[in-house]
Amino acid sequence: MALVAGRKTFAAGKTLLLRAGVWLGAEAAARGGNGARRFVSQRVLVESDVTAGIATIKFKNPPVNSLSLEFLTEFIICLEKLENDKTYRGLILTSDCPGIFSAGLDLREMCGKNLAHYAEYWRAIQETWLKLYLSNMVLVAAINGASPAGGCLMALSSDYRVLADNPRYRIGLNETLLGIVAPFWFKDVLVNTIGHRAAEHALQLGLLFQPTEALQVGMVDQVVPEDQVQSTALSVMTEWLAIPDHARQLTKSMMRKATADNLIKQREADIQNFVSFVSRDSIQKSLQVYLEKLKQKKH
Ligand SMILES: CCCCC/C=C\C/C=C\C/C=C/C(=O)SCCNC(=O)CCNC(=O)[C@H](O)C(C)(C)COP(=O)(O)OP(=O)(O)OC[C@H]1O[C@@H](n2cnc3c(N)ncnc32)[C@H](O)[C@@H]1OP(=O)(O)O
Repeated sequence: MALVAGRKTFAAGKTLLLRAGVWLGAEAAARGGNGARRFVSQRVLVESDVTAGIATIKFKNPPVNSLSLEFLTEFIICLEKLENDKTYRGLILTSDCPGIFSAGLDLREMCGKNLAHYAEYWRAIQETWLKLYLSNMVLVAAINGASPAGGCLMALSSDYRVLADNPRYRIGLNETLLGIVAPFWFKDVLVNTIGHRAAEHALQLGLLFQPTEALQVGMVDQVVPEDQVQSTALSVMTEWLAIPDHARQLTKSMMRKATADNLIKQREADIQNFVSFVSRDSIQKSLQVYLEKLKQKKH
């Protein structure tokens, strides 16, 4: 299996170092006779059905699929590979960690680090979102676990969301509960999905919705028994793939471009905002207290 280390070029001419060993070459991955392929990387599993043109990305960053810089680096590379390979028209996002879709941003990347690290981290978060939100592929989120904050954003950036019917799997932008503020583009995506009034309510209170509430407010499109999440995602995907690509892609772009452009035109300012916000003593303290509470929950 090939081991590749290199540099990943991000927008605005910036680079993010691809840490040695994070990407184990897809080219060397198993290729079945039935059109199934499996890419192997450490934190992101990619399974694909070449005949159907559908790939599935499974987040595999235990214990909670937090969006660490290493995870994001691998994820962006996988997305790019799939996006550039015209075999794939549809992508299902799901989790390999039982009970957790994604715990959102990795709080350890936002605590006790230097300013350059915060900037690098935020650029990777922006890049991930832009790639997801503007993907030419049909994206279906098969949400098989809890999905707070950044995890919710990943789901909201898909074209369709199927959530497992388990009251423990709550989804929403809960940033205010951590004493932080959802960035404007998180807010924009939420407004686009559930409307202004519901988004204002949810954002101010940091609401995490149980499946039936999430369905009611329009945050997800379907709630199904846990063992039917993947099969439902697949049948939704088949429906969406029946639409001619060019027409669907242009329509998607027409609906999403303004929201994405809003970030693209002020990426650097957004990074500076994040860096100065997160490095404040008061914010560092809030994040540390929150992390400590998470740790103590077990004892
Ligand atoms: C005005 C200018 C504004 C500019 C913008 C500025 C700032 C905003 C920036 C960003 C927006 C932020 C977005 C985010 O995504 S913040 C992250 C929010 N996430 C959460 O609140 C989730 C927290 N986690 C949980 O609720 C639970 O862990 C869970 C996901 C429901 C799972 O519960 P479970 O009981 O299964 O696991 P544990 O709680 O025991 O956790 C296991 C282990 O993981 C650690 N952990 C959990 N979540 C995170 C995380 N997000 N980052 C890092 N680590 C996490 C937890 O501490 C445990 O660790 P341990 O060492 O004790 O094993």
